[in-house]
Amino acid sequence: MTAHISAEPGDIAESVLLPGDPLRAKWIAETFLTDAECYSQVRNMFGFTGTYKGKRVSVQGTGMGQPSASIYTHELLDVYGVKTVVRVGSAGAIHDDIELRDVVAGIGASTNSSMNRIRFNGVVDYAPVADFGLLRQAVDAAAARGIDLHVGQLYSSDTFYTDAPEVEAKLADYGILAIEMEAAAIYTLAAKFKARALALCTISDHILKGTELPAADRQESFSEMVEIALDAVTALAASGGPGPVGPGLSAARGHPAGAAARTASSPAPR
Ligand SMILES: O=P(O)(O)O[C@H]1O[C@H](CO)[C@@H](O)[C@H]1O
Ligand SMILES: O=c1cc[nH]c(=O)[nH]1
Repeated sequence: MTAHISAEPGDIAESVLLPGDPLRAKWIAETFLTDAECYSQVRNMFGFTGTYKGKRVSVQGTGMGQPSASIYTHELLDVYGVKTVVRVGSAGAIHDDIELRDVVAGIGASTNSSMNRIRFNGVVDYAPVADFGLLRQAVDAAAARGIDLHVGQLYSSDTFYTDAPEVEAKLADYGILAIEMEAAAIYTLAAKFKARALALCTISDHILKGTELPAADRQESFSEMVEIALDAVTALAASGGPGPVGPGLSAARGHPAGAAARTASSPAPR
């Protein structure tokens, strides 16, 4: 039991879906998981564990914004032994080729949050990125279902209502696909705890086109995204994961000898 999750050790699966909305967590558990049981209702931030295609999976609400999402992600990774997290969120599109209800996978997440500036003593602009192996499973899962998954950068903003639309316009010019509020923190914490993370978002608002879905749809209609997430985590588990290091990660992280050689004889390129 932690300050914010009332589960006992073992109640939570190694793979966890993370919607911001706790009622989306309930809908996912009731709609997609078999024998789902609620393990926590602290602050009404529901968490459930059940099975999907025979594999244990949990789903935990995170609330809105990086401080709230960081609390749940930290406790899951640090205390409950969670190895894989997939955010299943909503987002606002800032790209002309993306439509309402499309699904975006965040290969990375830029942010205006101060959380990583605080974490790295104000001297590093850390680049939070998705786990490559998990992203690859999501891309394959979407293709197998005939879903057009957009892969690109998200922007994790500390504001939902911005006073600086020109910043969002510039981010669009620099290739950001959509705006949400949690992915950067989740990616950073997964790196810290040697876990895998991916953020999938369904487009609920189109910021350029001025269109939006009703609130009820954000809570209970994002089936394609949830199915991609569940297929990805179960495929990863079946392929030998979840593990701390994804395929394609650097020699320095995957092979200690490589890291030592680089340190001893040739400084890392800057
Ligand atoms: O629908 P969720 O997952 O909460 O995600 C998005 O919706 C909330 C804002 O309405 C923020 O949390 C944002 O990231
Ligand atoms: O525009 C949007 C839609 C969902 N979530 C956000 O953070 N922004």
